[in-house]
Amino acid sequence: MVPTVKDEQIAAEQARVDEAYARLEEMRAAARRMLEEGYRQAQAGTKGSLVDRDAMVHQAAVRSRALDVAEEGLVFGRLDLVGGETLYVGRVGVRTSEHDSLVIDWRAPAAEAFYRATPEDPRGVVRRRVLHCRGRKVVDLEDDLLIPDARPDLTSVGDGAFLASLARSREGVMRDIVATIQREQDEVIRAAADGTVIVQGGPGTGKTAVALHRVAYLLFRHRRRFGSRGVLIVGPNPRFTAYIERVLPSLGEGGATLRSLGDLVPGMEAAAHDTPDLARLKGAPTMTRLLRRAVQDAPPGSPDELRTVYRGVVVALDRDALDRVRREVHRSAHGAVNNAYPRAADLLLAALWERFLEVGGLDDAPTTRKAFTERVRDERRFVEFLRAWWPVRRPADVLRSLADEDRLRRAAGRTLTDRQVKSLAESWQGPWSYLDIALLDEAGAILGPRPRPARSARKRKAEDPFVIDGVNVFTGEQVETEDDDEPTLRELTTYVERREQAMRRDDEDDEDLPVEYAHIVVDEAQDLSPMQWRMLGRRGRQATWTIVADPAQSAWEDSAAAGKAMDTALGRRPRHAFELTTNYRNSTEIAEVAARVLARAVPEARPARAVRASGHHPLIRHVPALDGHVRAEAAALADAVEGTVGVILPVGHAAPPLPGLPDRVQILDALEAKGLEFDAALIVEPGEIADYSRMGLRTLYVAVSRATQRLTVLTTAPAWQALLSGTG
Ligand SMILES: Nc1ncnc2c1ncn2[C@@H]1O[C@H](COP(=O)(O)OP(=O)(O)OP(=O)(O)O)[C@@H](O)[C@H]1O
Repeated sequence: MVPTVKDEQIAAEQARVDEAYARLEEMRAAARRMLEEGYRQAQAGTKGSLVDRDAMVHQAAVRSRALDVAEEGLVFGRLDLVGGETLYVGRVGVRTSEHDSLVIDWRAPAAEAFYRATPEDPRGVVRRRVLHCRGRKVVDLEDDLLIPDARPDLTSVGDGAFLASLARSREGVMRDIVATIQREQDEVIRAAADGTVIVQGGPGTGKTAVALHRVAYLLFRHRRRFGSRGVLIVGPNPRFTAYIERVLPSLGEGGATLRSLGDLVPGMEAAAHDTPDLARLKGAPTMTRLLRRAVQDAPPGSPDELRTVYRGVVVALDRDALDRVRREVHRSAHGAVNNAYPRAADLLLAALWERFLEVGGLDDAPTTRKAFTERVRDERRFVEFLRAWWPVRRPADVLRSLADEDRLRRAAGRTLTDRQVKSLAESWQGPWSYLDIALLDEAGAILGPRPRPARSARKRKAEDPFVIDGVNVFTGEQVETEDDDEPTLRELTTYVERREQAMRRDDEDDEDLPVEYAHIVVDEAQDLSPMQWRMLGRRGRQATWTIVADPAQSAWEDSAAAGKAMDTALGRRPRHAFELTTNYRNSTEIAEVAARVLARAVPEARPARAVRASGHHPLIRHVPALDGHVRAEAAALADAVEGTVGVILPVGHAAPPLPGLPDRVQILDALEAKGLEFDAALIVEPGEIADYSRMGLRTLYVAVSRATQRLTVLTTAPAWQALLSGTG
């Protein structure tokens, strides 16, 4: 067969790609040698060079990791410029041994034109070429001529591979999009790092993908500021975080912290969803006051009389007197309740002294306040009273205490009806819900850190990561270490390892205080309650933010309260708003059905523009009863697509048995489907999804916009069939 122009072009690109891989191998070998050398020096244990060596090992480790991920799709783009220059764009920067550039990192300034150039604004780019590789082999090319006549020597090949890449089947985890980032998306990814970026857009416009690529960009361009635990990414639930967890590592960035709203607070995990009524209550900003009052109430089991005998005189404080003291301690204890026991002791002693004077103690035997205080303070009876009356409390103790209706009523004042008190109290007897996590965090902020014995200065010094074998490698100072510390210190050979160890120790120490981040990404932000915004705000007091939201998919109805809480969390930094307008997920046929739901849910909203027709029309079926239809339709979809199938049920709907279907068929409810994507989706009973809450229509909009290729809807209500198929 005679080679086509495209074959020739592919062969030419292959030569260049081979060269890049060969060089990548050399760079990897060098990084490996550096790591080995660092470890060798560690074994030799020459103290003077420890810091150099540590820096070397750290750099080599980071480099090595970045080079490893570049194995897949190392080079994916080429730019031919007006002046005759050629640039290759890839996952990492690759230079020749003479330091000439072979491939530039996609995040480098010079790569921007790859994503931004258009025929209207070509930025000196004559031809943009996307290289499709399988492993190390170039299999296809796709060209865009931006200035058609500028370079007659350049040929142009390709036939819409970009759209083809959108139609490929999904394996259940999100992938990176470095090779095909679009201009409007690139503007978000490379937006200034100084302030807050707010990205809006319909389902499938790449909001999540863009936010993750922005993190990779920020880490690349501002590593000192955002590196080492500086970035937090928050998604709605663990299913979602599992879905996106591979994207950043595949971009060579493993350093960001990924959490869901259900597991953001260490030691707590959400295991339940609240009903819409409960969610409305638990998410509202009034919960802040309620929790403050709950903390200020006497803890369960707290004694209501303090009695002591001094010089034969009985001195006692009754319930009212004790409550007055408690209120007084709380007046200054906000945010440090758990550490306010010394103040509680002082005020109790002062109240006892006054009582002593009142009951005529002075007439009996002259005494001074100082002597009185010193005696009573050290009495076992007093110490035990204090421990029970002002105990150290954990956030969970506070919330569990509100499972008692009387306590809850006292804390709520007039803000809750009797029915609301009953249902809240009942819910706090059970497992924690997603919204409870934010309440636990709020309670934690009111309680403040728990008191802990101060570590000795000697021990602190020994835990310094720069202390090794009892010597501070910076100052040369000898530091005595305690025996039991030595083995761990000896085992740690690099700065990185010792730093990590020290950080773990800090984490354990400060588990009552939220970790703060330099940048926070909030995905599906339209669903956050005010209390959840407060929880995030505590983690980003100095942070810049990337907020990703689609109001039309919101499950949180009080958007005004949420907006206010968001404003407080984000602070006064400058904001940059972006809108993404192209739907890369849904086929045009599926997007049409989604648009019908959107027209109902949010009549004023405009749907994003879908770009890919599949030729497959959604199947909207009315059946008299669901019976075996769910299994049959799920099986048909599994036959029709290679990848994932989502069976999306109304919340609380019993999961039908789906015997004999492959693992790639997953069952989930409409709220869990948020942010996810499937090759095919089967929506069961759209009417029930829509009726679930006041925001039910928006949840249905989420459900019908999950599929890339095929959509089937099963309903027992003829009206819903008519509505979704556009005949009603
Ligand atoms: N430029 C692109 N090139 C290739 N694929 C893309 C591009 N942009 C987005 N996609 C793909 O489109 C799909 C939808 O992206 P993503 O999940 O980020 O959208 P979203 O706006 O967050 O959607 P939702 O609002 O439903 O959560 C993903 O599979 C993503 O990889």
